[in-house]
Amino acid sequence: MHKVVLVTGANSGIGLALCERLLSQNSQVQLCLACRNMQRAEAARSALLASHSDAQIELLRLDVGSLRSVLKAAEEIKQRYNRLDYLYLNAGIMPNPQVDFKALFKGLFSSNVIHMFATAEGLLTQQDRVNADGLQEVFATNLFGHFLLVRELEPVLCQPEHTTQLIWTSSSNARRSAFSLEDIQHHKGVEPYSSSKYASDLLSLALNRHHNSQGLFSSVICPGLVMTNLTYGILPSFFWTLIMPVMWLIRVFTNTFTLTPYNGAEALSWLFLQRPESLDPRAKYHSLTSGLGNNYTQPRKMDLDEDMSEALYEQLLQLESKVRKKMKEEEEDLRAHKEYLDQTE
Ligand SMILES: NC(=O)C1=CN([C@@H]2O[C@H](COP(=O)(O)OP(=O)(O)OC[C@H]3O[C@@H](n4cnc5c(N)ncnc54)[C@H](OP(=O)(O)O)[C@@H]3O)[C@@H](O)[C@H]2O)C=CC1
Ligand SMILES: CC(C)CCC[C@@H](C)[C@H]1CC[C@H]2C3=C(CC[C@]12C)[C@@]1(C)CCC(=O)[C@@H](C)[C@@H]1CC3
Repeated sequence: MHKVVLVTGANSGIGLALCERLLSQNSQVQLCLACRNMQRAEAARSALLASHSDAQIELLRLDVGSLRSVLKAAEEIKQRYNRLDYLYLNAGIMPNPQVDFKALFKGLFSSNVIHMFATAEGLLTQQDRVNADGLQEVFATNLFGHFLLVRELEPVLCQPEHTTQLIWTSSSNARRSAFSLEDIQHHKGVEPYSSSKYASDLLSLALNRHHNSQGLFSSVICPGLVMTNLTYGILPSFFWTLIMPVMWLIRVFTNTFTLTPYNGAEALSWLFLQRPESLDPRAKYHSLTSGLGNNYTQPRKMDLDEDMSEALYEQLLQLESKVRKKMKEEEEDLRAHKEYLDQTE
C-alpha cells in the first residue's frame, strides 16, 4: 500500500529536503506538501518532479499561523485522504532574531563552547508579535496551529488497525527555563522560539499518553544547525558568506553542525523507517553528521515532566475551546451584519 505523507512547511529547507529523501527512499510514497504560499509550493513540486518524474505529489494550502486556514486545510485533508501514515509537523519561524555577540565572544573562550554552538543557549532572543487571531505568532505557528490540525484530523489519524506517526521538527534550542505554564504563549519573555520548541516536546509526550492506544504515535527531532532561510535570517548574508569556512571547520568538532538541509533531514527520514511502537516517547531524535560527513540519528533523553506535559495539554484544549467559541461568534456577527445589509437594501 502507498504510504500517505503530509509535510507542513515543505516548500523549502529541511521540509523540502525531507520530501526529496522520502521519494529517493520510496518512490511509491504519496506526498502532500502543505504550504502557505502556493507559488513556492508549485516551485517545490517542480523541483521534486525534476528528479522523480513519476512521483505522486499533491499541494495543499495551509498557513499554520492562521486558525481559519488550519480548519479549512483539515477539511480538505479529510476529503482527500481516508488515512495518513505520516504527518510531519515541520513548519516553523524565528522572527526578528538578535544575537548576543558579547555572550558569543565570552562563550568562545569557555569550556561550554560546543554546547553553545549546539544549542545557541544564551545567544539568541527574538521579538514576537500578536497575529490576526490575537495569539503570539511564534506560539501560533510553531505549536498551536499544528495542535489544532492534529485535533481536527483525529478521525483520520486515530483509526483501529492502523498506525500514524506524528513527527515534530523541534530543536536543541528548546529549553525548560524558557517555557512557563503561566505564560505558554511566551507573552512576557524574549525567547519565544525556545519556548515553543520546548512546548512541542511536552505536547508530543502528552499526545503519546492520550493516543498511543488509538494507534497515534508522536516523536520529536532536532535537525542540528542547518543553513536554511530560517538560519540565514539570523545575521546579514555577507556575514554568513564570511563565516562559512569557520562553520565548516566547527563541523569537524561538533556533530550537531549538520549544515545542509539534506543532512538535517536525517532523523526525519530515519523515523520514516521505524516501527512507531519501538520509539522512545521521552527521546529527541537528533540528526548528526560526523567530521567526515556521515549522517546518523541518535536519540537523546529530554528534560520533561509528565505533570507539566499534561498541564500544557489541558491548557491547549482550553485555548482551543476559547478560539473556537470566538470564531463562531465572529461568524454569527458577520451573518447578522449581512442579513441587516440585505434588509436595508
Ligand atoms: N535551520 C535550523 O538550523 C533548524 C531548524 N529547525 C526547525 O526546522 C523547521 C524547518 O525550518 P527550516 O527548514 O530551517 O527553515 P525554512 O525557513 O527554510 O523552512 C520553514 C518552512 O516553514 C514554512 N512556514 C513558516 N511559517 C509558516 C506558516 N505560518 N504556515 C505554513 N508554513 C509556514 C516556510 O514557508 P515559507 O517559505 O512560506 O516561509 C518554510 O517552508 C522549523 O520548525 C525550524 O524551527 C530546528 C532546529 C534547527
Ligand atoms: C563564529 C560563529 C560561527 C558565529 C555564529 C554564531 C551564531 C549566529 C550561531 C551559533 C550557534 C547557532 C545556532 C542556531 C542559529 C545560529 C547560531 C546562534 C540555531 C539557534 C538555529 C535554529 C535552531 O533551532 C538551533 C538548533 C540552532 C542552534 C545553534
